[in-house]
Amino acid sequence: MVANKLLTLAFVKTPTNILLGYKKRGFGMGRWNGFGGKVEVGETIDGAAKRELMEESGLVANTLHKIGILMFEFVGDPQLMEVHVFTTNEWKGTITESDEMRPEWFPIESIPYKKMWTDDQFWFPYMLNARPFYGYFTFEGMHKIVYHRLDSVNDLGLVEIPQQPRQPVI
Ligand SMILES: Nc1[nH]c(=O)nc2c1ncn2[C@H]1C[C@H](O)[C@@H](COP(=O)(O)OP(=O)(O)OP(=O)(O)O)O1
Repeated sequence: MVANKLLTLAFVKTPTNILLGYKKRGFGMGRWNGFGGKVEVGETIDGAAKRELMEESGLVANTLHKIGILMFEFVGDPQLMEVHVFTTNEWKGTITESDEMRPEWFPIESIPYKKMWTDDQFWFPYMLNARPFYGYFTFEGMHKIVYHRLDSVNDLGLVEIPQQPRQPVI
């Protein structure tokens, strides 16, 4: 059994707009997404979320609210991605493009779902409405979802996080 790959994903939003970043390189390149990355050894998940947000957008979150947990399985890969999703509506600093991300504000009515990860259109409504959620998505390749479940949860601390893919890896 392989340990999950632990990642963060943070969204800065106002009642009408959301800040997304265009991923210029690495995993998810060419897609709009929130800001995030790997949790480093010795870091808390919240600490990693704040650091990644700052590194990729230039913004410092006063507080981050955990709003969701997403699991991603890629058919044939024994390692699950465990992504902790946060939002903030209180931040300071100046939006700054980084090597990895080009930030841009989008009105909530025109989020560019066609240029984002395919799973986002499922769980964004929960995130945008501040409804805590847990999701599990199985991808075949980088676009096609072959299984998914998405639940509203009362307490994210009680979510049982799977440690291995649903599909046996042959
Ligand atoms: N299916 C998916 N839907 C989504 O919305 N975000 C996803 C996703 N799969 C991964 N992510 C997010 C989680 C995380 O914020 C980011 C990937 O992390 P990283 O930026 O660390 O990856 P990289 O391979 O670019 O790493 P570095 O080279 O270390 O920067 O993409």
